[in-house]
Amino acid sequence: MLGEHLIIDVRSKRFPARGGTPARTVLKDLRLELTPGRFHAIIGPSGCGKTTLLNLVAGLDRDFGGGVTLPGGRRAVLGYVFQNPRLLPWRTVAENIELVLHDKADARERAARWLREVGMEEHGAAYPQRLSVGMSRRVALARAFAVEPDLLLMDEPFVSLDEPTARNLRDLLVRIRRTHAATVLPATVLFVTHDLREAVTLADRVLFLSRPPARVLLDLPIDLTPEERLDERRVDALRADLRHDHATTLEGVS
Ligand SMILES: Nc1ncnc2c1ncn2[C@@H]1O[C@H](COP(=O)(O)OP(=O)(O)OP(=O)(O)O)[C@@H](O)[C@H]1O
Repeated sequence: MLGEHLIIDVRSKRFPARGGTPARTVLKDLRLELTPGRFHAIIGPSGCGKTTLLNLVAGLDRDFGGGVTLPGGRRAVLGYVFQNPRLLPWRTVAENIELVLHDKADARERAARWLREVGMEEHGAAYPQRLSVGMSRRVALARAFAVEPDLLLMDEPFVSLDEPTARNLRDLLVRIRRTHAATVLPATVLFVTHDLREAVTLADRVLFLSRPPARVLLDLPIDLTPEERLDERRVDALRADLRHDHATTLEGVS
């Protein structure tokens, strides 16, 4: 883990007019300092600019006013889990992971280890089209962890799954964090969701964004143990408390 904070300072992110769509400012005066090694959830209404923000942090979009300071600067290793698992269909599951690893000497062993961690050890030789949607998301998680990122960006990785599958994956993520707290998961995580239950289950800090132009409305610590995060009733009780205490801020959030 690299010790410095990740600082996001977006003075303004504006998309120019295109076709019949007028220009619009999506993010404005959005400043965030992420705590090293902690799990941050970004939550906000649909279309408020969450994916746009991740793209700025990832360096995929540099056309904005302001700056992003990554922990460790250019040396920072980034992991990215997208809504779509983006597995190469002509490569096996194991090869999809090995491909992103720079140290080829231990790539095979590391891919196998992470497939085991996500319960996919028997599917390394399979091709992605043979996998269910939930299995593909497990592979995408294994691939992101296998690179041992300093900063892990996750953009609604469990969206549009049925609730039992989404729950299994959330629990898997909580368990991986617990098991690897001292090794791969001191990574700083920035996880986008529109689901408060998901945010409460996973995050140490939940940041609520406003409607566009988005800024941070609320920054709440979530102080739960891994065991409490795996307890659905405990999570639902905290979620209900937050909805009650911050009803106006949470309008438009599921
Ligand atoms: N390349 C682009 N050009 C113009 N407008 C864009 C572009 N990308 C995103 N937008 C607009 O910016 C706004 C924010 O989009 P973004 O995808 O970041 O929101 P979001 O919060 O991630 O949405 P959702 O919750 O639906 O996934 C939307 O109104 C979207 O239409």
